Amino acid sequence: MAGPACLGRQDASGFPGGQPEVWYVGIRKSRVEYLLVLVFALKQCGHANGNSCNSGSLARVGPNDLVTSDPEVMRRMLAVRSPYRRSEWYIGVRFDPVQDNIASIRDEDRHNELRAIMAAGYAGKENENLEGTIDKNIEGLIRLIRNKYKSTDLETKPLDFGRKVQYFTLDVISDLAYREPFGYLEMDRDLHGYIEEVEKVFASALMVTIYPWLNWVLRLSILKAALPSEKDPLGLGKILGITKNVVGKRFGPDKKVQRDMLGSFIAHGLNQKEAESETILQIMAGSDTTATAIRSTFLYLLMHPRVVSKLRAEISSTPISSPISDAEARKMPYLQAVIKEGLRIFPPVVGLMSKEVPPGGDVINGQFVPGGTKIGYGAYGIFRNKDMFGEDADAFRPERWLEDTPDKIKAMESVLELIFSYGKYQCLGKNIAMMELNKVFVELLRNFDFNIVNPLRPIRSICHGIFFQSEMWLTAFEREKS
Ligand code: HEM
Repeated sequence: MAGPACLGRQDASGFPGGQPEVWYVGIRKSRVEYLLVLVFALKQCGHANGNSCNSGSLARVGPNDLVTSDPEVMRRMLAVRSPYRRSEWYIGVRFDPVQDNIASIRDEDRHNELRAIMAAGYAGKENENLEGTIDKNIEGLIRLIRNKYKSTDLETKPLDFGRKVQYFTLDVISDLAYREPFGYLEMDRDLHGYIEEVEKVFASALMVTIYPWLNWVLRLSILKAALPSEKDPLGLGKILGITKNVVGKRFGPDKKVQRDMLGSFIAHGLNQKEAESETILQIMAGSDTTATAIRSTFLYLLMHPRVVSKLRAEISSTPISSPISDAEARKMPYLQAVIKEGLRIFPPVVGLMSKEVPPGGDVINGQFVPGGTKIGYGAYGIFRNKDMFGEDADAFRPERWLEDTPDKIKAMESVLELIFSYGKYQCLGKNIAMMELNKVFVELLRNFDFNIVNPLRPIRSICHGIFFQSEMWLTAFEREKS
């Protein structure tokens, strides 16, 4: 393994570049405790069928848990016809302990059906003006920075870029989902206390991914009061309430029919309860992930003025619209290289997402792995692999995507694909996320010059499998449009 898998939390305050402090199963461990956990894990390995715990790309991290840094093993597990299944890890991905969603469901047939039902909505085929919706919210982000946080030579007005970007992704996804943007950018605050609460919810969800039996504890009626409820005035419960209300209007005798993602899901057969669950999932899956990709890539950009200069040169030498169109962005090679490098160096989703070896077992790199073993995703090992990405794989260098032979670049791209998973589990929101990324850096950089307020601690970044990032304080200075 070329790097640590995110088993629990990492406090990446030393980000980027620093070695993250590792948390195990959601409980913070001191370095001594962590060593004990490692010794225990290694001891367990020694007991396993007398075999070593390390078989090339496989590392054993728990009695029944492996992690892989091998893209081929990942593809084999995720392929459309693969006999591997989602493991119990996915029970922790339920937002309601008794209701599955597409990202948590372990019944393969139903999962396939749900993908077929929702594919058109996610692809934007039945969504009026998908690109225009993203443009409108990009304009909202630029307007917020310009009207409220523009610094000058006489006065600086720092903005927490970490939060503003999340307001942007939350507004985009709610606007696409049911044509009612939450309005975070306009109000410029965590309107429902949602962002703060989701961070806590994910910390607990991570515990359930490791100890699935906790799901049964959460089902106990005595604990129900502690779970988010649509009657809550704030937090995730408030978003549940808003979503239930919107979904409710789409069912019943006076139902409202609309050409948005929710409309598409319903037209293809989701019932009311499923539509509620999938819409909440869509908001959670589509906001933090894309916000992390934007924040991390932008931070790497700001720390690499050489790259910003080259990107700006490409922006000013290319005839582009305002905001830039998705089609125009796709034709800008350096921009595309920056986006790929940003995703590679800081993968936005690093949870184990373990899959289960089929009952007969499997042979991986010559090693027999018994049926029922869980194999997780070792994101850092995959994307920082020096054989694949070069000796400087730990560095942010977009040129690596432009300078190699076409075959080598193709091979790197096929590894990078795993950022959005692959095959039967591939992210359904990939094209939406990529459209946001294609636009946002160009629009930020053509409008403003940014500075990092505290270069010694540029961001607060907490990992619960996905990242929660804030306190990315920047100053923004107006620049002449290119
Ligand atoms: C850079 C941004 C994003 C990244 C890196 C990302 C990554 C992923 C990954 C790795 C998975 C697979 C999980 C698994 O194997 O179980 C996934 C699934 C999913 N993502 Fe994304 N995602 C992003 C943005 C989005 C957006 C914007 C949306 C919604 C509009 C979205 C909706 C989904 C859904 C619905 C699934 C479940 C697919 C299934 O189970 O079949 N994602 N995503």
